[in-house]
Amino acid sequence: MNSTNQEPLLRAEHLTKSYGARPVLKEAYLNIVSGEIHALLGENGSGKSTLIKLLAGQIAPDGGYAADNAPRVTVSGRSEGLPIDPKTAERLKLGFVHQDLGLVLSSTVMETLGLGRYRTQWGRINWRAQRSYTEETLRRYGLGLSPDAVVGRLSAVERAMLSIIRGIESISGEERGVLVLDEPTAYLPADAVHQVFEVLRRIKATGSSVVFVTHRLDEVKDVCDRATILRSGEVVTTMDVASATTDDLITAILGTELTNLYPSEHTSVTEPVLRATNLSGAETRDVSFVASRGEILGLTGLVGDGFEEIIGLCFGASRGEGKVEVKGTEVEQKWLRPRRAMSMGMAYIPADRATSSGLMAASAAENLTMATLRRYWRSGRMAYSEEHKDAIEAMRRVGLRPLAPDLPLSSFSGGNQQKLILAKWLLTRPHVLFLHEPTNGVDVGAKKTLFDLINRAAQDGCSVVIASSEYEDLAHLCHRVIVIKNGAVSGELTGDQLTTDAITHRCLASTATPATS
Ligand SMILES: Nc1ncnc2c1ncn2[C@@H]1O[C@H](COP(=O)(O)OP(=O)(O)OP(=O)(O)O)[C@@H](O)[C@H]1O
Repeated sequence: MNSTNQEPLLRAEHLTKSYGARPVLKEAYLNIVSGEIHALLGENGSGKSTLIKLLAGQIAPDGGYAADNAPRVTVSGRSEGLPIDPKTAERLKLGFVHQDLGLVLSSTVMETLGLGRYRTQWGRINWRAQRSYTEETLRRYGLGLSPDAVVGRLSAVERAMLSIIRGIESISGEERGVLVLDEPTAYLPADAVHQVFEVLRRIKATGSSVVFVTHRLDEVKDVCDRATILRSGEVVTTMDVASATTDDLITAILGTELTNLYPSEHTSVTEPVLRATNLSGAETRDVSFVASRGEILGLTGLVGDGFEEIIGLCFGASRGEGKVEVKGTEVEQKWLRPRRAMSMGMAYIPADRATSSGLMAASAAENLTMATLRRYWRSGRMAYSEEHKDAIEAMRRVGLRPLAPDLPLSSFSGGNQQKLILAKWLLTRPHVLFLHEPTNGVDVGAKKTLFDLINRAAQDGCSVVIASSEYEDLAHLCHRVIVIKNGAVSGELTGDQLTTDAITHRCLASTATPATS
C-alpha cells in the first residue's frame, strides 16, 4: 500500500494533555489514510490511551491555545474541535474499543449492541427487530451467544469480542470510518486474535481504517501497514511496517536498543517446594507435578485446554479435587482457600488486573502493602510512616513510573500496574509464586523488568509457576515447561528440548503423550 501520498481519512492534531502539573501528551498528532491498519505504539505510560480518550471525547485536552493551535480532529474532511461528544464521534464515523472494553456488566448482549442505536417504531424500541438484529450480528461474527446473556457472566474472551463487534458496528454503513482499538488482543487467545484480524482486514478492504494499540510486535508485523510511535507523550516517528524489523520497532519505542530481553542465567534448582497431586477442576483432570526451590516452571497449552485453571486450583481460587502440598504441609484442594494458601506461603497474580489483581481506586502504596499490612500493626496501631517508607522502597525496586505512592492504581499504565502488583506479592516473600499471563498489556521494556524480577525471585529461593500462552517467553524464561492438552498433562520440555518451536509443536500435536516425570 502506498500510504504516504494519500490525503488522510483522519487527522488529529495539537493533542496536549496534562494531569495536574504532569504533561502526558505534548502536541501529539495522528494521520490515518484510507484503507490502512495503523499501529499506535509506545511504552506503558507513553500516552496511547490518553490520545484515544481525547479522540473519543472521554477527556478534554488542555485549554488555553490559540485557534490555529487548538486540538482538533478531522475525518473525511469534516473538522471538529476537541473535546467532542460521543454523538459527534459517531457522526464522524469514529468507533472505539477502549482498554477496559467499556461494557456494563449488568446489561445483556442485546442491550450492549443496541445502546445508542436501538431499532424504533412509533417512538418505541422495537424489541423484535432489535433481537433479530442482535442474532444476525452475532451470527455474522461467529459469536455463539444468546442475546439475553448477561455481560458480567461472559468469559473474558466473549466480552472482548462483544466490545469489538460493538465498535465495528458503530462505523458500519456507506461512509468510511475509523475504528480505534486500544489493546483489544491483550486477553484473547491466538485463534480469537486471528478472528479479530480477519475482521480488521475486511474493514480495511472497504476503505475504512483501523487504529490499533498493542504491545505485541508480532501482531504489528502481521496485520499493520504503518505505525506511529509515542515516547513520553510525543510522536517520535511514523514508520512503514513492512520495511521495519521488529528490532527497529523496539528501538523506536524505547529510544534505545534492547539487549537481553530475557535473563541470561538460570538459577540452580534445589529441593521440591510445591507438590500438586491429581488436581482436577472444571477443565482439568488428574494433573500432578512438582515445582522446586529456585525453579521457574511453565504451564502451557492452547487456551481452553485447561492450563490456566491449574494455578487457580493450587491457590484455592477455584474449586476442584486433589491435593496441594507446600514445604511438607498438605491440603485437600476442596478445603483450600486463598487465605490458607497465603498462610502456606503461596502468592497468586491472576491475568485480569482490572477485576482480580488490584484495587483500582486504592492508592499505589495501599495496594502495595495490602497483603502484608499485619506487619505494620504495633500494639493496636498502624505504623503508617514505616508502611509508606517500605512502599516507596518497593516501588523504586521495581522501577515504578511515576513514583507516586498516593496516585490511585487506576491512574498507572498497564505495565506499571503489573510491576506494582508483582511487587506487592513479592513483599510477602512467598515460597511459591503463581503468575497467570504476567506480561499481558505490558510493553517490551517493562517486560524485561518483569522477567528480571521473576528471575530474581527464583534466585532468592522462590518457586515460580507461570501459566501462559506466550511460548517464546516460556522457552527463554523457564527451566521446564509442562504442556496441558484436553485438561491433562500431555508432555514436558526441558533442557535443549525447551524451544519455542517445540512448545508450539507440543501444543498443536493432536495426540497426548505421557509426561516424562
Ligand atoms: N486520571 C489520571 N490521573 C493521573 N495520571 C494519569 C491518569 N490517567 C493516566 N495518567 C497517566 O498518564 C500517563 C499516560 O497514560 P496512558 O494510559 O495514556 O498510557 P499508555 O501509553 O496507554 O499506557 P499502557 O500501554 O500501559 O496502556 C501515565 O503515566 C499515567 O499514569
